[in-house]
Amino acid sequence: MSGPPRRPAGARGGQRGGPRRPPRRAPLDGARLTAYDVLDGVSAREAYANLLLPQLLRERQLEPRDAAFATQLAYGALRAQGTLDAVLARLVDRPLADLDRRLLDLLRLGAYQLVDLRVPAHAAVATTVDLVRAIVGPGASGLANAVLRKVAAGGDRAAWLAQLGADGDRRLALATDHPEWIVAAWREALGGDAAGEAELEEALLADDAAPEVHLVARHVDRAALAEESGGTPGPWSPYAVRLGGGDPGRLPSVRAGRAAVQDEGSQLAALLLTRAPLEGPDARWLDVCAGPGGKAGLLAAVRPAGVHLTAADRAPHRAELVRGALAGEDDVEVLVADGREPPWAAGSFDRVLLDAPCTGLGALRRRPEVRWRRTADDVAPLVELQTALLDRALASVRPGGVVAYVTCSPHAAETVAVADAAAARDDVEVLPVAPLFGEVPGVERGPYGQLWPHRHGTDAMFLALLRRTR
Ligand SMILES: C[S@@+](CC[C@H](N)C(=O)[O-])C[C@H]1O[C@@H](n2cnc3c(N)ncnc32)[C@H](O)[C@@H]1O
Repeated sequence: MSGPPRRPAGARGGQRGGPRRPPRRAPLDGARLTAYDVLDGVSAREAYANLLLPQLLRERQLEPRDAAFATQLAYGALRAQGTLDAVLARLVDRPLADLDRRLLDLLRLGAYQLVDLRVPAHAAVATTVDLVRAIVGPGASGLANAVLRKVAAGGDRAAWLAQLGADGDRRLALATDHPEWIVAAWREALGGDAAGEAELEEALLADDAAPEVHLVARHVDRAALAEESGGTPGPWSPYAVRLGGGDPGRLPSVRAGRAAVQDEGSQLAALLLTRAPLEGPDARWLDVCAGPGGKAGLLAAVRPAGVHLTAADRAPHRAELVRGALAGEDDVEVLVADGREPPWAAGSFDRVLLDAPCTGLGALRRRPEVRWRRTADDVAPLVELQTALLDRALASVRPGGVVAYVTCSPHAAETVAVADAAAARDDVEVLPVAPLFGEVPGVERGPYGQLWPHRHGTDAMFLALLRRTR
């Protein structure tokens, strides 16, 4: 995967001065090859594009312009996979699943340039066919050439959508690059009414925009962090700074651990726990699912003096990351523990954050491939896990204590339904979230809270607050 751009086999071979030296070929296009390697990592090894791409860009040291193009290509082609496959399926004479996986990824990459970027046909087709020849083999280049020429002849996205002739949710899914089950889930999460319907396309399209980088000022003054980073204070969290661009890893405050990269919605999720009204003692806090430690880091930084923070995660390597995030903090402990069978006694804590494992559908902006990797079948097993974790989290707080239940997803099954089921217990009451975030418009989702990329410029975090009454 690493190293300089490979060349087509024909460009490498040939003995010096030998009689059958093949013709010279131009080196492969570094940006396109890098984008392909990201698609290949995602489809062959379930890699995460947002981790693999920066690694490849670092290793290959592409010019900034090429790096930007590689990013646009990789993220765009991954996001648009559903639409691109619908186009390709029209033009390939066999099921796409029967194609060589590498060829399919390359066809997607070429089709994306034609349909969405309007790269001139000769450039998009020739560079893709070069890649097909080098990576899949010469035998596949004819098919790639023929198919991509037809993609180009079909016009841009609007023209292709018209030709695909979809309507209803299928049209919305193709136009916004989502699978239909997510379109339906967003509709439900937006209320399923006329107002929600009017907002639906905007909400879906917001998943396709590149997110800003958000910083959290943990142990540095926010104004100073904004000045250091050239960013602007975030509109909602008093600790947030939003950046237009640049590499936050280079900032002295980030390097020293005084600040970190954290979505502003995640900051609000951690702050929800701190803002919950509480009577009686307030000295023992727990973050049940803490890895890699983003919210635990903010909780540790903003807790009042005398509060002890316990942070747990089932996965040892995630707990290790939490240790890193909490380095230098006093009065914290990190445990490797399964929140369903915790080592701590019932009623040990005053406040508990349960940032539950979930589908992650609220962060589609950052993880373009997740919308195609996840399926509707993933939801039920997660709901079972979330329900068990919430049950134990409620047992872990003392009577009168509070549990903040949070997911990075707006899907109703893993948000409202899980919280409602817990709230139906006769020893649990729901505390309304919106009054605790009076400065954040449009956060109300019944008694719960919901952030959205299109409304708040954050990930789509769900926020619920439950109190144990006895
Ligand atoms: C959404 S992530 C938490 C993100 C974290 N709160 C942050 O802000 O950085 C969910 C975490 O739950 C952990 N997890 C999954 N099942 C668990 C369980 N049964 N008990 C404890 N942790 C669990 C996962 O390892 C993962 O690190």
